[in-house]
Amino acid sequence: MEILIKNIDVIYSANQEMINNGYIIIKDKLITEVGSGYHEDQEHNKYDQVIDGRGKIALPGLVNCHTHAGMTLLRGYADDLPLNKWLNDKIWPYEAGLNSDDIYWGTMLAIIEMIRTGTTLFADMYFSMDLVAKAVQESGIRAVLSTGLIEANDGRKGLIESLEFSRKWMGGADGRITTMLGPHAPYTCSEGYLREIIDLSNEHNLPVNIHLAETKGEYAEIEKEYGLSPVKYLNNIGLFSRPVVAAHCVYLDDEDIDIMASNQVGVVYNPASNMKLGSGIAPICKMIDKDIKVGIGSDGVSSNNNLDLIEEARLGSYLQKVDKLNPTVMDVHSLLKMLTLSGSRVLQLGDNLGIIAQGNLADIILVNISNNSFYYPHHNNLSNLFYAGSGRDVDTVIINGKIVMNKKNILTIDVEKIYYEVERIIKEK
Ligand SMILES: CSC[C@H]1O[C@@H](n2cnc3c(O)ncnc32)[C@H](O)[C@@H]1O
Ligand SMILES: [Zn+2]
Repeated sequence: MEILIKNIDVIYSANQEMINNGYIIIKDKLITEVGSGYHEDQEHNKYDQVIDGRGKIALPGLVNCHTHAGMTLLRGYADDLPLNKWLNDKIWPYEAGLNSDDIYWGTMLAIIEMIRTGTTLFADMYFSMDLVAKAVQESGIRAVLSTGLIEANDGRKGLIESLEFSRKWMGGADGRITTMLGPHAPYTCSEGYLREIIDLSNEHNLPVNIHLAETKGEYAEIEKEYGLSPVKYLNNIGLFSRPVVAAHCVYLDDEDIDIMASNQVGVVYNPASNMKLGSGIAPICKMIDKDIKVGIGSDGVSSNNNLDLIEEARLGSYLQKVDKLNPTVMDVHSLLKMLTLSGSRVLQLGDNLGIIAQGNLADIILVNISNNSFYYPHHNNLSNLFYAGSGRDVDTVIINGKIVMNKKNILTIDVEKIYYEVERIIKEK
């Protein structure tokens, strides 16, 4: 399968290097050529597909480093509550009534929304992950999947099943799926349970995905129980000897940040969820200054309430600017990097994604900047995208070298069927 995208403006690197009116050639899963100007093969019939990029910009696909896709089923179900009350009184009781079929359809709904808004890779922690993997396989999206483990619910059996899942799906869906272990949080998994997970992570070479230092309440609980901050406690038990994806990281002192910087911890900034649940403001600028890898996540849609990463990045940028009383922090270049290359690095997928460059995996999105008021005038289309536009301006999505959305039509999913099934599930609850 060979695809040519011609007449396209390419924002191809994390430094926003730009090609005007260039071309991209994709062969099978890979980008084989990126260039400027006219390509001599442009008019030849050798391509299976030719996309005219006029009026569009090409960017690397966006990376959502932390979500719970199936939680689309809980959109609007529980709003305006703090994390503890939200989880204990509303979310966990509702989730207890969800079966794997429900999670499949909820995940499909999330995938529709992600593809529509330019996400090509997402990291998911939830239940019934075999069905989540099936949704990923069918839809053509890329994902890093982990079974969320809450010790009181899942116990030993959960550990074993989660390991089986991780081993079964590592490299699955034509290489689009990788896996991690997913202890939910330090307050839902005991020290002994976490130590078992660290051992499994070592033995089976699996990274760990965890919620960390999200609220003041969590900080106080862990400090009371272990006499340490959540980060120092996890460091003491050896978690950071493993590659870790840590979501939230709101409550960190300078020592915590130094510990994270000197280990392989990737941090996920979830600004909408942190604001909506009233959790706090993560010290993202300090972490970036210390060279910690930071990506962006939406968290589940019940605390967001959508999966649009462009909106997420805008919120995250404005939150840091007002927190620091400094408008220069988190500019559009750093937002692009966090949503692409840094996201890929946080998820342990390295530099083969996140840059439109020869030899990289072909995850590319095209955004409409023509006949779209948010992009006029064209002083700076990256600024227009992040500060004026939204993920809804995405027109075309290519993942692993396959066109998954063309002119806003998702080619891999029967969208109407998903809406129907989601409505049915909610009516039956
Ligand atoms: C065990 S699967 C994942 C589990 O996490 C819950 N969840 C969703 N958002 C958050 C959050 O911000 N902090 C902690 N836990 C969260 C989700 O509902 C699932 O039960
Ligand atoms: Zn979460």
